[in-house]
Amino acid sequence: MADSAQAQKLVYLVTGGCGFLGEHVVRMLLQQEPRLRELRIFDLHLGPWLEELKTGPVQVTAIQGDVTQAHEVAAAVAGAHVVIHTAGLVDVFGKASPETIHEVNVQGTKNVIEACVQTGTQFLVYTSSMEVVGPNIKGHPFYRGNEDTPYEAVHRHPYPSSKARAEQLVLEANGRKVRGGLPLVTCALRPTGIYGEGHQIMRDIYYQGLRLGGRLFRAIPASVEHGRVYVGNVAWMHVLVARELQQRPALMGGQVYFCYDKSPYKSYEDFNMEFLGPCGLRLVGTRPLLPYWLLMLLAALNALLQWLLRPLLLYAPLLNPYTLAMANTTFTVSTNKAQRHFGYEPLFSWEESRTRTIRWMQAMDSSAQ
Ligand SMILES: NC(=O)C1=CN([C@@H]2O[C@H](COP(=O)(O)OP(=O)(O)OC[C@H]3O[C@@H](n4cnc5c(N)ncnc54)[C@H](O)[C@@H]3O)[C@@H](O)[C@H]2O)C=CC1
Ligand SMILES: C[C@H](CCCC(C)(C)O)[C@H]1CC[C@H]2[C@@H]3[C@H](O)CC4=CC(=O)CC[C@]4(C)[C@H]3CC[C@]12C
Repeated sequence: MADSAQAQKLVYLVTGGCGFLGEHVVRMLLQQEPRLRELRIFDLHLGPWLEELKTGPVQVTAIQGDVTQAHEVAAAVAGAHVVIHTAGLVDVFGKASPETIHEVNVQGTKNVIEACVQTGTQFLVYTSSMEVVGPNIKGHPFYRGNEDTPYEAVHRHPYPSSKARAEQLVLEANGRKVRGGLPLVTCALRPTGIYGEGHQIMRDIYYQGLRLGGRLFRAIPASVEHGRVYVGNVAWMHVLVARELQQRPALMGGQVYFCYDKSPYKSYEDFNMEFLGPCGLRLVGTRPLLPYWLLMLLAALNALLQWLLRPLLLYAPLLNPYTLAMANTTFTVSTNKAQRHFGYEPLFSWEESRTRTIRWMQAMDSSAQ
């Protein structure tokens, strides 16, 4: 609990606060951070749900803005004690150009760092990604690794490259003097594949299954493990890290933490079936129905079609060479670093995470009918 001197004194800023993860971080802060006085939510697109938050005891300030615009970021950061930077362009489907991805993820992060330095904000939490580590372009497995596991991180795709560069900038900024002379304290959280209420890709896969008559066809061997973590636990980690960074700057400053919980180790498709199954979908096949070389060919064909059609329309299917490689390479984490450094324990059990996600999908299903 808050000590009385600090009760309701703090101003937090969440960039990307209207995104899938950002909304959960915002709601979690309002529930779990008693020292909050003002919560600023900065996003390119503000959600209508923000209105309902404005009636509570914490001042909620919605700021429509663009992280690529340094002056907009600086204005939002000025006077904040803590910045949680979740805004990012999450695109592995070729919807945005590599330049735009770089601009938002790298330049946007530079702008956030500079704004902290110029305005005197001392604590910065960055939402990084497992993708800054891997899977790498060689398809090496990362089997239940931790933050210190050696791994050859080599990226070519714009999204992981941009996240890796942005993470590096955030960590290098740790210790810089901010306005007023105090040191900036930064750290980065690396979620694996996030799931839960509001997950757009899960929604897309669900509707794809409905279009296929309630069936999905196994494409990836069940033995390939893909790390997943519940959005509520990722949000909780952000809240805890932001709080504890202020108490233990020497230990936590400049550190990276994988986001983890008790979600089971499974293949991407088998894991999704934990939610899609109770919504009436079936995964056909105990082994992949198509040989891998044929899937690769289809993925390459999709990439070619995307390129050919680009002047006319945006063709961005789920299957492309990059997403196939991601889904087909084992990448799972097993670590307790967050528990050791700042006492993190998942707030939601696997059963609760699963139930909440299923409930959300079923509500989505009935509202679609
Ligand atoms: N979804 C996942 O599985 C994972 C996501 N992440 C990271 O978590 C963060 C949040 O991701 P999601 O919530 O999944 O994505 P999202 O797309 O739902 O949320 C991103 C938010 O950032 C905002 N945004 C984008 N460009 C902006 C700009 N130029 N200025 C201001 N706001 C902007 C968007 O409007 C959106 O509300 C990202 O940094 C992403 O890299 C990390 C690991 C896994
Ligand atoms: C869309 C992919 C599944 C396609 C299945 C196929 C090939 C049979 O059609 C998803 C597989 C792995 C996902 C990524 C992974 O969970 C890690 C991520 C981390 C992030 O920071 C952002 C999201 C993502 C890249 C995630 C995106 C979807 C997959 C590629």
